[in-house]
Amino acid sequence: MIRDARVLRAGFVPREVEHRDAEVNHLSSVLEPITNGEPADTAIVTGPSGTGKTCISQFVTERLREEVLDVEATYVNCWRNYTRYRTLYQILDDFGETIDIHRQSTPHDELIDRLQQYDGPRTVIILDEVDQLEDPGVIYDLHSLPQFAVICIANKEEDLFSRVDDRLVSRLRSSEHVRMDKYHDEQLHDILAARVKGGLDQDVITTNQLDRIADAAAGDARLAIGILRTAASKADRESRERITDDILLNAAEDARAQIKQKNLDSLIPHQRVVYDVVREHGPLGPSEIYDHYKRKVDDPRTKRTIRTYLSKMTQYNVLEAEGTSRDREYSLVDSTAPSVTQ
Ligand SMILES: Nc1ncnc2c1ncn2[C@@H]1O[C@H](COP(=O)(O)OP(=O)(O)OP(=O)(O)O)[C@@H](O)[C@H]1O
Repeated sequence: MIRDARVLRAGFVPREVEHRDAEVNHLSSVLEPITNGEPADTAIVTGPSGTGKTCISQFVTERLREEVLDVEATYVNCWRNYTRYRTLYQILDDFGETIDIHRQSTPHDELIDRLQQYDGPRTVIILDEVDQLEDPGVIYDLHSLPQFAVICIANKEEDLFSRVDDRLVSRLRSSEHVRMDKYHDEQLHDILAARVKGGLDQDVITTNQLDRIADAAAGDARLAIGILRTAASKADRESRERITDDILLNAAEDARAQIKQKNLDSLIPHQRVVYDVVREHGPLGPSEIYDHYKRKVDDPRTKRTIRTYLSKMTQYNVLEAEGTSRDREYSLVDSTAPSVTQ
């Protein structure tokens, strides 16, 4: 059943990407100057979850590294490394420049100095989930260092811009912006078909079944691949020769639950408090959520930050938002979302 399990993993970067030629070309052209040893513009890549932001950014930087000897790439997930310090540390660590840095006592300026003095190859720095940074000033730090090209990945431009100061907003507004929309069903079908070809035995799934997975995934390639993975591994465990419709029926729900659990596990402590407030008292509007949240923590973040957390958690299907932007209420997601139809 499964020939190459890597191909079905969420973080897999394929040798060819489907239906993103314009975005690949756009991003490549933004980074192009770095191949001639010149500074490149910062690129901002935005779009809903599962639209290929990370995959396309990694694909483009990999291709660049194949073409040019003196270019490297480094990747930081800013959700996991959500402080300015952690992000800078992570980059330096990838460069092998952290041996004598003491996380507790080395000042932040020292990390910037190190990056400034870094004389390795020109490097593309991918800052994924950049809207999760507590202090987005790190974008400014990197923006001003010409030996690095920066790709900032976020779900929504507004969430990123609402939290940075005017100086950075004006810089970022003049940056190149690559937008990714949700995939159409036919596009998801092609993404799935490529994974099937690379990872599964022949004839284990029909074209019609792939169409139904694409339909249930509603434009989200992460979910589509997750459903395929869940179904294939169940069929494999049960030693079936094919993925049956019965297996597919539960696969969407299982894949969604797995992704949701992973997103829940990724919440940083303050987001977790916000989530718990909604779990205990929801549905609630942002102001009520903020009041509850403030009572629960010693060092509350600003109301604006909490709004971006709510937006993020909604994008990642941990919370559900209903109502207009003026009158919005948040609750936990309803787990009875669409499944793969028979
Ligand atoms: N155009 C594409 N061609 C092939 N595979 C793709 C394409 N777009 C996305 N994928 C695959 O779909 C999955 C999700 O993509 P990716 O992680 O890049 O989405 P994202 O927009 O960064 O999502 P999130 O905001 O949730 O991090 C990955 O396994 C990726 O390899």
